[in-house]
Amino acid sequence: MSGFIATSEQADLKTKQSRQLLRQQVRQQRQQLTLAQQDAAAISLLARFCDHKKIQAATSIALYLSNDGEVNTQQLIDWCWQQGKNVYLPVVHPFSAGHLLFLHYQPHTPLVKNRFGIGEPKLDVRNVILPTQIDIICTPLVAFDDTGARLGMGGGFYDRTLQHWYQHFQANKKSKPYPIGLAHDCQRVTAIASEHWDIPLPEIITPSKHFSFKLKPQL
Ligand SMILES: Nc1nc2c(c(=O)[nH]1)N(C=O)[C@@H](CNc1ccc(C(=O)N[C@@H](CCC(=O)O)C(=O)O)cc1)CN2
Ligand SMILES: Nc1ncnc2c1ncn2[C@@H]1O[C@H](COP(=O)(O)OP(=O)(O)OP(=O)(O)O)[C@@H](O)[C@H]1O
Repeated sequence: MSGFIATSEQADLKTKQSRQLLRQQVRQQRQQLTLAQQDAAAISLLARFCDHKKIQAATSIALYLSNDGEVNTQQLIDWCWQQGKNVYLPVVHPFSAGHLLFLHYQPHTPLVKNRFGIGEPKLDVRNVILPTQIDIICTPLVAFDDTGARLGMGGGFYDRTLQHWYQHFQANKKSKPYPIGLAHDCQRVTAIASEHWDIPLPEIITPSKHFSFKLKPQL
């Protein structure tokens, strides 16, 4: 019995370590992209984003303000505003650890930096929306693989946000918000050691490709 516990604990530790190493490596790669590479990536991503049928049909879309070498989302936000769509940004919850709030983001919305140094709308309860009222949530990510597995910054924020969607999806029911990952091509890896709480993504857009994944039901 104790042997089994030791083995499973070792496996858990191995998974944790391999995720942490992958996180470090991919973050470093995207941070090292040149300004010219970043600009080209943002332009190509915009073209794919505007061309996406679900995004065209959406009236409310959550994006995020880019950080840490992530592909720049500002042009996507500007395009959504031009199209008359409602844009929402994540705000780190002030007291519910690991949770996000989503706030309406307009050109005049005051921004502040959160504890990670990422810009977010100043908390104002009048601007809060429930995730289930958002058509599409574009998620940041650190790494993804060819099964749609997503590795984030390590806070579990989006895994918690997308739990509701995934439960409905697994029961063959459509629900909101529909997640679409955004990433640089260099963030694609061979495989991610998944944890049981990880929510896979049905689609990921990179500057050079639109990935659609066949997610396996896990129930
Ligand atoms: N642009 C953007 N916004 C986002 C996310 C994201 O991945 N990208 N998030 C996605 O979830 C949430 C924030 N999650 C984050 C989690 C960890 C770190 C981070 O830098 N961690 C440091 C440790 C810092 C600390 O603990 O104080 C590190 O790993 O070096 C940043 C953001 C919400 N907003
Ligand atoms: N649905 C959940 N319920 C409770 N805890 C969760 C849930 N999802 C993730 N966690 C916890 O959050 C922590 C971080 O998870 P993980 O390393 O997978 O984050 P991530 O996917 O990299 O980050 P993010 O989703 O914020 O980009 C883990 O310790 C995990 O226990």
